[in-house]
Amino acid sequence: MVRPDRLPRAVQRTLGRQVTLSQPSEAGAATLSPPVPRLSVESLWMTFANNRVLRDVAIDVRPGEIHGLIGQNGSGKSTLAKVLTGLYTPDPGASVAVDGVPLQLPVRPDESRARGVAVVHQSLGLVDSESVLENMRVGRLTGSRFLHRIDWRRERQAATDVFERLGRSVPLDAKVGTLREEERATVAIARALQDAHAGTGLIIFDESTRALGRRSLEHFFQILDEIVATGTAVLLITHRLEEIVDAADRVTVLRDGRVVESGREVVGLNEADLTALMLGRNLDDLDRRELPVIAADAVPVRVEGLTGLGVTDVSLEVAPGEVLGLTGLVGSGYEDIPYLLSGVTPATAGSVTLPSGTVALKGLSPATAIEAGISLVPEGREFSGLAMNLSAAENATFPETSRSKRALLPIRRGPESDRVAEWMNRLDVRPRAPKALVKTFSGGNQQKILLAKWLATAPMLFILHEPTQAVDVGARHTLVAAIRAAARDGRAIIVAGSDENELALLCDRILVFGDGVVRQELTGDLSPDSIVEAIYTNGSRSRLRQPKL
Ligand SMILES: Nc1ncnc2c1ncn2[C@@H]1O[C@H](COP(=O)(O)OP(=O)(O)OP(=O)(O)O)[C@@H](O)[C@H]1O
Repeated sequence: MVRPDRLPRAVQRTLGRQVTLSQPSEAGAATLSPPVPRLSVESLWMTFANNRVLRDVAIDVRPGEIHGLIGQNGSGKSTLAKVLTGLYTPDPGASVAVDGVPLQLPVRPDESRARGVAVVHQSLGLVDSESVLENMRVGRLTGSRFLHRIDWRRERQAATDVFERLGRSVPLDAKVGTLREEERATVAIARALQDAHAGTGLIIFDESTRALGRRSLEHFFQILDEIVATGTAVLLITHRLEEIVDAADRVTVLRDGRVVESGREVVGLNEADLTALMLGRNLDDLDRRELPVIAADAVPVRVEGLTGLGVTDVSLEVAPGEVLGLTGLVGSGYEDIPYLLSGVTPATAGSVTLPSGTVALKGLSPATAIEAGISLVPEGREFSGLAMNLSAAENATFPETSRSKRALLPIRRGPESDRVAEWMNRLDVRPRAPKALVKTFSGGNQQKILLAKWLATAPMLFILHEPTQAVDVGARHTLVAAIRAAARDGRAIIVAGSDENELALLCDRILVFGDGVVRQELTGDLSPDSIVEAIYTNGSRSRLRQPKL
């Protein structure tokens, strides 16, 4: 029998409504039977062809809690979310119940939604060619009773209300494909919020926070707090372990498809503890960022007078061997620079000078940029970085085989696949299956393939946008080491990012943007706190969720 004051804070919050009080005991204290879980999964196995991905998984998520689900890339987290929403059919014998009511398996998406299960999948599940409003309201449109027409005024209001609750404004008529990654994430999160049933069911967030900047993240957790206060539960899948430590009540850990830690109370755990639970070992400290190795006679890559969407007259230098960070608030311009420098977004003025010569940025095409030695690893791998229906090998060698001069030569498959195998090894891509289609790899492993694809081009100027988004803590080590090794090999590297932890690990120097221009240069001690402070001018990182007792 559990005493009420010993219950986790999430259950305490929902006492009275969720917990059945039985007859007073002799001591006069109320006794409790545990609340019916919002979600209860048992004996869940999942096999793709011969690949067993989930093994006897069980999880229960209690009313009013934020339940973290963590595990290395490929450990099965997204697969579990997809089984729960009917995208995948589990092996026979599993049971899934929401609020005590068993769901038929495979789960029918409409039934799961009717039972109050809302989800934001890792790929966000948005239709790029449709507007924000259509994406928000698809499948939820209501007709006017008399005219049998969709009442768009009401639909707009419903969508606006949810964005207001999120503290964000996203243009309702914009095509989703034109939005930045943070706005796309906001649309997907808003859509799930409008589906949630206050006081019942649960919302699953699968890596939904990966594109959110710090302020949006803090706001996101305030909203989660409001949601769980009603008794609705949240299953939070994330690689940002800070989110688990700060905000989750309990955590379940998957390793190679098995639950190795089930519903562990988070109080008292730190990020190192969670890392050890995930990996089954402690992670060696990432070597303190060594000083950049810049040859005395190294000629820096020089960008001059760059002007275009989001930035005005920006000049900067980055030396071979150096990693330069670019950051700022969303919309400050730093996130436009990768695309302007690589010809993806047209610049109106400016030039970049590389050892091979000066290239005008106005009219630069992506092919000319690659030819000149400029490579870009874009954000949002599903949309701009990888061809999901090609194999890992085809993706990884595409930039090489598509270079105009080489395109005239026959493609030599032997050396090509050796090089791919080598890169997959170096970046620890799992499974080591060059011929498998990219869409069958887990999110973090797709990120590694994307990096391998561009590292293989040995660029002079290597530009990365949010390179470690959605990778696990171990993979982040691998990617950071690979990027720093590319710098040691003499590449000039620019990393545009909003994650202060990533920037602190990777960069030798950081430029902070505001209103399309460089506002501040950070050198020396690049701690995450100093970076956040510079971005928000005297801002600081507050806890994502205040502990409640
Ligand atoms: N459609 C599919 N066909 C074949 N294998 C798949 C498919 N979807 C996932 N897998 C495999 O299932 C395993 C688990 O993948 P899953 O996406 O669930 O991992 P994850 O824990 O969410 O990883 P990440 O943190 O990288 O997103 C991986 O080995 C992946 O390659």
